[in-house]
Amino acid sequence: MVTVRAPATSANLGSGFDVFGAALSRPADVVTVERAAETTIEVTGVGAQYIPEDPEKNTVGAVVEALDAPARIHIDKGVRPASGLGSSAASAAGAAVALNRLYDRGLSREELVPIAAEGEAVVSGVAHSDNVAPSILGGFTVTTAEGTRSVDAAIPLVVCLPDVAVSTRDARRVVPETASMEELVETVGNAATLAVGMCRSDTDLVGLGMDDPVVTPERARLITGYDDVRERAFDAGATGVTVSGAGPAVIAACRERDRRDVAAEMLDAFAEAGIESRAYQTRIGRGSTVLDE
Ligand SMILES: Nc1ncnc2c1ncn2[C@@H]1O[C@H](COP(=O)(O)OP(=O)(O)O)[C@@H](O)[C@H]1O
Ligand SMILES: N[C@@H](CCOP(=O)(O)O)C(=O)O
Repeated sequence: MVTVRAPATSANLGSGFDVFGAALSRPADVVTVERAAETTIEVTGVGAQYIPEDPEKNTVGAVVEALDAPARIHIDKGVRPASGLGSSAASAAGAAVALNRLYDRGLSREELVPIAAEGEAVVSGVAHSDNVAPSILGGFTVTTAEGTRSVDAAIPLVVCLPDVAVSTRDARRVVPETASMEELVETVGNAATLAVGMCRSDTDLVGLGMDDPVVTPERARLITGYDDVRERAFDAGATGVTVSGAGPAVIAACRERDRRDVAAEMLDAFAEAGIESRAYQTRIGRGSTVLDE
């Protein structure tokens, strides 16, 4: 038996659509696997009632197939589904790390990234790796067709999750098909600024680089209260604010000393828009961790 804690993640970080990702120190899923002749999946925890246990429909089932590793699997969800916090990815990442260990497949963490991403194709139609990469490797990750690079970064974060669901599949439908040269230049500049900020653990640069003129404005329209939440977070000291993944969670980078105020303002702003929400005071954290074997 192997048990793995796989963290929530925030993909895109504004300027890095389908490329950037960051592991969050909390929340997390806990995935336990045991050898079995046939695969079964049991799901408990946050939002478990919305998650299919059929291996064909659960992200974990695709990982079992890819690793040829049938197992009895228990997923204890700490990451709410349809959150923008890589819920579907956390389970897939945890299963990939756990099954690799259980069956002694000997794959490196980098090699497990495309395998876990197969699970994302099951739910969103696209095997995007920007959530599974940080959930497996930890830190800030850059994923391209050539592979994944990661760096550790000490960046305090607030993630505010409103009590509404946005599926990644739906939120991908609003992504524009084209961008102008001006938008491209702005996006490259912001993405590069963010990457430099991560390498230096510089919260100001990371925040500055989170702006995105192409995808985020379209996604923000799907989140009631977004503009006020963003503005209030900045007023409380956030250095950057954007949609987390496909939403509805909103992520803010800030200094440690401002984190509590930023969280309080974001919660208040959602409440004023008539939406209950939950704020996680978190930071960029480690990847999947083996808890027990
Ligand atoms: N192990 C899993 N954990 C979470 N969601 C899952 C899992 N397997 C399948 N799903 C489905 O994936 C969808 C949520 O994924 P997605 O829309 O990408 O949201 P998120 O941003 O939270 O990952 C839901 O429809 C859920 O039922
Ligand atoms: N790059 C993807 C990321 C989706 O993240 P999720 O946490 O919302 O699943 C996208 O923006 O569609």
